[in-house]
Amino acid sequence: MVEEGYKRYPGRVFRVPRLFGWDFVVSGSSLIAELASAPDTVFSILDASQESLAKDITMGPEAFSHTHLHAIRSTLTRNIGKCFPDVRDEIICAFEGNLALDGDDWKLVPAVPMVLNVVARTVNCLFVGLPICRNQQYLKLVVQFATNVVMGAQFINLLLSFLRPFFGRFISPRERSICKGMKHLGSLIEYRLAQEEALGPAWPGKPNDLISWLLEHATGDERSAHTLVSYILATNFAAIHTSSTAFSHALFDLISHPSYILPMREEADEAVRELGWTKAALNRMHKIDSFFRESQRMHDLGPMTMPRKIMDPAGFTCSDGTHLPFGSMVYVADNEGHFDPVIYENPNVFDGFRFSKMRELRDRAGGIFNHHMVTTGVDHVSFGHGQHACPGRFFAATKLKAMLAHLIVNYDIRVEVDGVRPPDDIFGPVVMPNCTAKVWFRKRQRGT
Ligand code: HEM
Repeated sequence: MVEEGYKRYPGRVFRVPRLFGWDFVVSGSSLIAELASAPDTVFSILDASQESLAKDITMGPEAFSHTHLHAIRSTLTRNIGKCFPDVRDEIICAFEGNLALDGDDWKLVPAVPMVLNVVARTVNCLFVGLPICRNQQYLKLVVQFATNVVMGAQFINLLLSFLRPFFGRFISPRERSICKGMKHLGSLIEYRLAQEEALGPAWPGKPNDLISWLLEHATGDERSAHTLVSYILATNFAAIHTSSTAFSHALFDLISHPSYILPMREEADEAVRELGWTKAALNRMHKIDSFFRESQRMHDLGPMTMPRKIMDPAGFTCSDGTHLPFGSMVYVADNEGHFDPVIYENPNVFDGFRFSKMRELRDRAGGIFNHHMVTTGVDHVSFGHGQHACPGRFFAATKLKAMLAHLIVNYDIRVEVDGVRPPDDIFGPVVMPNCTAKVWFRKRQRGT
């Protein structure tokens, strides 16, 4: 329906039905730029998540607050390079543990659950550190939290709005999940708070993780174990399923186009030989970067992205003259730019090195290349665009590229059925990688 909308009304706004009303969808670069640059008083992302996810009830008012976003956008991003050796160690152990290969034999492994576990361990290595990031009960909690929030919100939104704050609490997973989270993190956070109280914010031996980075920004009531656990659950909500979806799609693209394995393996081998397993080596892996960007271009989270709610009581009139009423929900048509033949040659064909080839051309012409995996634009909205573009994308890109490089350097990979990419699972407006597909793995045979 969204595809039909942007084909019938290119560069315009159109509407699609939902259960009790309509959603608006904008298409075309100038309208997308308008939405991406408008202030929160006009288009609000927080009120949109309140509307679709009952955010304040399911995740709490602190989730995605200024403190939360600031800790991710500035401190987490600044520390990616420093924390990279730990992230890399976790990637090695997580793949080893999940694949559990025996000798040199091939093994058929359900891909999505394996990727989900590796991602959850890897992100939590940065968020809460060892040994909690390997605790299976904790991992189950943070992985299921996202599903419980989405399901809980669906039920809460069926209630009349004035009943939601009271009855929503009984449906919401929030307090139950914080209570479970406190069992894993409570005493650790209390210890950190006590150390800061006694020795100041830069106490010797202070760990470099999300708990410390949140404490750097948190003030007043935010400095409690309860609120910090809530922040950590919300960060996992934003990080785990998005990253594991992106990696699973890239893995399915790789096995269905195996000719990409060798050039990416050679690129990774060479970078690592020269620079070791470092973030600097990852920055050299242009082909892997391009492969992910192409995979995201073709397989995003769904046809509608960047949800916003109209906050101005007078509504908003777009530059094409369409009036969007106060309180309505607006989205961006994701695939329009991603499959635009004016922007991308043969947009329906997977070309894993599309962006690295563009980078080479630009380099030769002495220009500045801006089609990195983390670069957002009106024609590439996998991480959103504008002031609310995903603040975790620098970490996401680093860990996803490190995971893929590790996989192709150390393992041979093969599709289950030759030439067949596992078909996506489609749930209404949400598109997910096939959750039952299996992939063959074996230890890399030297000489390949
Ligand atoms: C491949 C992985 C990821 C994808 C595809 C992704 C995608 C997105 C998208 C599409 C948005 C909405 C942007 C908008 O509406 O303009 C977003 C927002 C956000 N993401 Fe990500 N994300 C990923 C990983 C992460 C990670 C690892 C973190 C945390 C470390 C994170 C934290 C956030 C936060 C906090 C927001 C809300 C930003 C705001 O309200 O201003 N994401 N992400």
